[in-house]
Amino acid sequence: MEEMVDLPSRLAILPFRNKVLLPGAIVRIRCTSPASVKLVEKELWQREDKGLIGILPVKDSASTDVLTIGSLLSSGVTNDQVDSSSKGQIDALDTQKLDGKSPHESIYWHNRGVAARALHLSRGVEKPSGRVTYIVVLEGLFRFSVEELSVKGTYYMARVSRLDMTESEMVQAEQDSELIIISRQFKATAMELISVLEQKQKTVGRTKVLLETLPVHRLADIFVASFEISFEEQLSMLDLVDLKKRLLKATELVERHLQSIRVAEKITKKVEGQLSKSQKEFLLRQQMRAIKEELGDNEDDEDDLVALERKMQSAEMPPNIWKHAQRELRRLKKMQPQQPGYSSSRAYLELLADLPWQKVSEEHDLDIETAKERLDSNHHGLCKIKQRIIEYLAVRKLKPDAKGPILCLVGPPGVGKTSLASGIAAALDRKFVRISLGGVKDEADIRGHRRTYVGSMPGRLIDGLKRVGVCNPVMLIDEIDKTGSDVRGDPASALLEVLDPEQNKTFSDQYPSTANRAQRIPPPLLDRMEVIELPGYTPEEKLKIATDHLFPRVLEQHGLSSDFLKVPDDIVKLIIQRYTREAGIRNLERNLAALARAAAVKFTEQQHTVQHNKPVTASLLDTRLVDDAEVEMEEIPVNSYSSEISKALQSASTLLVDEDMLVKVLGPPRFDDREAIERAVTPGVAVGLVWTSFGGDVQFIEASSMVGKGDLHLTGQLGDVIKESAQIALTWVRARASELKMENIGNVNLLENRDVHIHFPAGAVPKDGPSAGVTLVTSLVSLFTQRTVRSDTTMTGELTLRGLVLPVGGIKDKVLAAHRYGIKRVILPEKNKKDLAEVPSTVLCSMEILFVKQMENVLEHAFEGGSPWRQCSKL
Ligand SMILES: Nc1ncnc2c1ncn2[C@@H]1O[C@H](COP(=O)(O)OP(=O)(O)OP(=O)(O)O)[C@@H](O)[C@H]1O
Repeated sequence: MEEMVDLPSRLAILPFRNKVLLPGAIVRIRCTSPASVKLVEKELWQREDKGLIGILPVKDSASTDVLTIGSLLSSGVTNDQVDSSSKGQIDALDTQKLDGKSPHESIYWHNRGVAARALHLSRGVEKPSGRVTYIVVLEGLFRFSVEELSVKGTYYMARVSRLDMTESEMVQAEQDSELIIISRQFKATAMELISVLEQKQKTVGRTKVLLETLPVHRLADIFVASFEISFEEQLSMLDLVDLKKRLLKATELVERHLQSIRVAEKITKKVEGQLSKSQKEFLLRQQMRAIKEELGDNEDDEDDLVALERKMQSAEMPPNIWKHAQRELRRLKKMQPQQPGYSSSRAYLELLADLPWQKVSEEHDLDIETAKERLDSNHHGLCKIKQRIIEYLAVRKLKPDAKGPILCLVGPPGVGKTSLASGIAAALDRKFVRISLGGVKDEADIRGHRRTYVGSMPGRLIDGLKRVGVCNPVMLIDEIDKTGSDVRGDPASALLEVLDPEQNKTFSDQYPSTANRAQRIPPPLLDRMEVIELPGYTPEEKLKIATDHLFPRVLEQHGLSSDFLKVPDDIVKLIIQRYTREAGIRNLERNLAALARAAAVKFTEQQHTVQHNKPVTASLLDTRLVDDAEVEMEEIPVNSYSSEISKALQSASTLLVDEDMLVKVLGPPRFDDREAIERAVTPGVAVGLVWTSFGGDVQFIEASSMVGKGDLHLTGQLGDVIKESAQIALTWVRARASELKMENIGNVNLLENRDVHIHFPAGAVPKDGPSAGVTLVTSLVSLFTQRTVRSDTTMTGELTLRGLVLPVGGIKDKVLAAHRYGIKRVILPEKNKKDLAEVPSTVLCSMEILFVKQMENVLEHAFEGGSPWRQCSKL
């Protein structure tokens, strides 16, 4: 305590550069310069009474209020809190002479200092130079002013006088009421600072104790010394001898420090709030990584990559792919998981590792006979395609490395294209994968996206290969005619590349594809494929397929057996005639499934009755049947019930489906043969045969006319070709009418003043193609002559302006469609005669086929009693 220590009149002076030691503060210094080492040695180390030394600030910038005693002599203190830049200056000072003239006019000594005592001293000898150094812990005691500065050997001595009051003077001064208020205010501010600091650091506890125990006159200095303030402020604190002023200044400084802490806190919070999500994520990940490192648990990512590498190795990629994959993996290893390209790069490598580069479906020795049997057992008819498959198998047997063909199965829905393709796979003992291209408009769906694209995915073909897990599957590219093209590229051209046998030979080798309409497939693509048409089935074929294939399958799916549910052939025929009018057999299968479901319900109810011996008041089946005229398409989960149902069936009698049950389950018949008769009763209606995406179909063409300017209006889903046909038909009718001098029939002027409206009902089905030409003319002639067309007659054929009837396609499908509608007479272009060879004789026998060359011949056959033209011209 300073009051115990008297201030000698002379003190050895240790200069502090740009730093102040305030009373009560403790500082640790390292002395290395000869002057300071000498001072410490003489004044502190060698003295037993542990004397005092004076700490005097020196300043290296001009400031009038602090420079009082002229120039210096030498200094030599390095302070561990003095920055290194000032060290060079101190060394320079060492070389100066104490002659009153300083070459460094900017160095000034302060005239007030603080007497200090050494709390701890340690001496060291530097090797190998042997230089002696001291580390001294000094405590500031009280202020003094310098009266005179002189040199003692290599260091300075000063004559000094005490400035601070003694302890007893202080106790007296503290009675002053103004001082009491000031010191209270200071303590309050200091306390506030402590509590703020307390939230940040736990070590403020000691300061708190000081605040409570130390006399107030010492607190001011100690507090100010404990936080960073400018040198100027330190000097002003040193200069304030008056206790009140000092306390006020200290209060101001503490207050300012408090404010600066608060502002800093506010800014930190604001900045934290502004950290973007990704920055936060980054920080959190860094922290997580650090934590994992601490736990020795940071090998997850690496483990993952090691696993990936192992997987890649076992994928047995071809050398060029392997090289590429290795390069990619090296790149991945250098990336951070949160880096943008990381996940896409990783997904790409995963895909490469997942692809079946070498895995194949094991092929057994090909036995043509067995393959034939397998094909026959799954599919009825379809001889052409089955024959083609057998041919392929035979070639393959002779030349195993023969290139696989690309077969394109074209036909209406439900004729068995997809199931046949899977049949090919079964016959070949290969795995089967189906890729549907319906609605694909983006080239990337075929080729795959660029890897750098966010959310990039492999193309559908590659994805299919990954799914199937072997590199030689039978791959079905379904609905190849349903791809479109837009700004995202042309999937067809990408497919072309894949399907070109020259380019794809290193790839999978079997590609059946399916389409409903070959016309919709771009010609270059079609050119690469071998098209096999699957026309619709005749009712006889349908019956056979239903009894041999569909019904047994349906029974099995519903847990039933043929002993319990029987559908006689007549009933199947009725289903075909009255409930389906399709080229394929999908609806037939659905209807059979509906019967099976109804039977299943009936039998479970019977069993219920038997078990509980309770009469079932309202049969579930009956309620269902009465309300439900429409066939329900939902699947009943059969597996869980199948055994129960089978047991029930054992005690039940066979359910024979009859017409009544048919109506109950499937509702009233949806189609009947009278449709054509009923619809063709008005003049202007003709029945034509057209081709739609559902195969051949019967179309009712309705024409009507009204006062106008001779314009043609067309409605129905019509393509450009059919629109042209309509225009040709109208032109031909008008031309012929004027030739026959029949411009005016009644009040109707055929050439002018009448607009004609032709409508193709069954609106939602898109129609195109020229085959409606002759039908359009027939409907127009019927309209203008007001004669009805024979309702038992239908026709097809393209028309020229001269009235020639040209052949059209899809004759088999069209004749079958007429047959489905129960139409007995069909007018066909003569040149289509040869196409009838494809139509089963059973169908042909039940129909009258009339061949024509000229439009007039059509009219002769289409109207009862011959062409109305003839009658008109006779008039
Ligand atoms: N000749 C046939 N013999 C046995 N079953 C057949 C025959 N033709 C079709 N089927 C059956 O008819 C159902 C429908 O066939 P599939 O799904 O193969 O038709 P698709 O021609 O591919 O139709 P889409 O063009 O709508 O894809 C299948 O259950 C199939 O087994």
